[in-house]
Amino acid sequence: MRLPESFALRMQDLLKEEWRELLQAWQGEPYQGLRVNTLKISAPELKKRVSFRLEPIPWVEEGYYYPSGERPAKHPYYQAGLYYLQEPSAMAPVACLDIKPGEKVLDLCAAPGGKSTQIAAKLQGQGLLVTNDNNAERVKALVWNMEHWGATNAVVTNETPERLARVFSSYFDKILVDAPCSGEGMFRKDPRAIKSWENYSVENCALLQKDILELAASMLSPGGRLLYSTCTFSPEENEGVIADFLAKRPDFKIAPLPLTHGWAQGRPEWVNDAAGLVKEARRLWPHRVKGEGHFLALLEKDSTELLSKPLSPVHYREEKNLEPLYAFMEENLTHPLAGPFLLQGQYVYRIPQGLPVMQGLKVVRPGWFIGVLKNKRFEPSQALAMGLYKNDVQRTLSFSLGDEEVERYLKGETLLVDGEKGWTLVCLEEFPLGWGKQTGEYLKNYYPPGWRLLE
Ligand SMILES: C[S@@+](CC[C@H](N)C(=O)[O-])C[C@H]1O[C@@H](n2cnc3c(N)ncnc32)[C@H](O)[C@@H]1O
Repeated sequence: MRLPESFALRMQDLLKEEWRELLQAWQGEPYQGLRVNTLKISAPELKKRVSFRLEPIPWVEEGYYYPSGERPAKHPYYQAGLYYLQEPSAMAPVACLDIKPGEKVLDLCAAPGGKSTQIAAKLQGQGLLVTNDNNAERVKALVWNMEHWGATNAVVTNETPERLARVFSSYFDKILVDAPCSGEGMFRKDPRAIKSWENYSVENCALLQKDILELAASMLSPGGRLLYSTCTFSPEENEGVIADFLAKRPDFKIAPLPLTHGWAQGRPEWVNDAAGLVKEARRLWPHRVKGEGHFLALLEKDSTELLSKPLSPVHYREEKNLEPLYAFMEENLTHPLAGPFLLQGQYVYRIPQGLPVMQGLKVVRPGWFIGVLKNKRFEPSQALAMGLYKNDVQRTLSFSLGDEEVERYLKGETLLVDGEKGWTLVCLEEFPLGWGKQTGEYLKNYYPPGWRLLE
């Protein structure tokens, strides 16, 4: 690994004798992590079912290391959305935010969605997740990951923090700011990070981070908690941003985070934080933990601030046009989904309970995308299949791990199986993969082209 010279000199100066340890740690292979989708399966149950070795990541109950020779993205359980592949230290921020089912959570810089999938699992389908990224291209991956994960209460937006803050004043119980950063923690894992570090200055990143954090803070409800994280080491983007924020916002305090698992304290002396407040932040160093490194700071807003006027929820009208959806649910589900439903053009969504009006915002998914109205018929979406459980659907077709039909289905092939006519949920064991339509003699494949395995 050829480090940028100015980075190496700077870190050597800051870390002193520890710099050697960091260089030494970087000689090894990057650690690979997998986080279990607890919307679908418990972590111990998944561990039992896979053939490769999983070793617990100490700071995330549902996170494991897997050996570098394994390819879990090629396993059909991955297609079934049973886990997300994520760098182990990147699992720490959400673990520190202590999210409870029913809370209103914002993930402000969310694409491609690793941490949002973790938040969705913590919410267990209750409450609201607004997951946002300002980059329209990256939002596509965010949408895919949320749908693949089976999130049913997520709203995906493609907005700037300024515009979001105009709508969501003092609204969220928890906010994650996983800030865009100079990415020094990615140097080993992704050599392109070195190139992009040379193009983005640490100072510019810090200015952007300060703006984003300030706007995020205005969206937090009184008593709410905000987790600021980066995957970089520079003091300016970490302790510097937090010290600057705390100096400007006496209504916030920094909350302590665990000092276990090899996590280290923040370094006030690197940013002239005389009060030493940023000590309560945490640094995950590659020479202290099995991970690429992260910075974490947990901020808590005073509970004395007056709540701003509550946002009015989206008004739900029973839509006549939705009759095909009701007919579909009657014919194919074991119990109808509870609304509210929203029809936008042909697209039908189930919106999270109490969702506020998001006037003027670029909303890419106003909720769970459940299907399309076509010629007065309802066609279920892939996202519906991924968010349902096998016992929610009347006709199902289950394959075992190793059945060749699994791969054929995932490649988009028609399956020669007979069965009762109608929409059928195709599953791997008890986990939905997608839809098929049974004709009586064969199953027409509705696995979406963009999701299919290539030859
Ligand atoms: C570190 S990445 C987020 C990774 C993500 N949290 C995950 O776990 O998959 C930072 C993201 O911030 C986005 N971003 C950059 N500037 C932003 C801004 N002003 N507002 C919101 N998002 C921004 C980038 O597009 C990028 O996707």
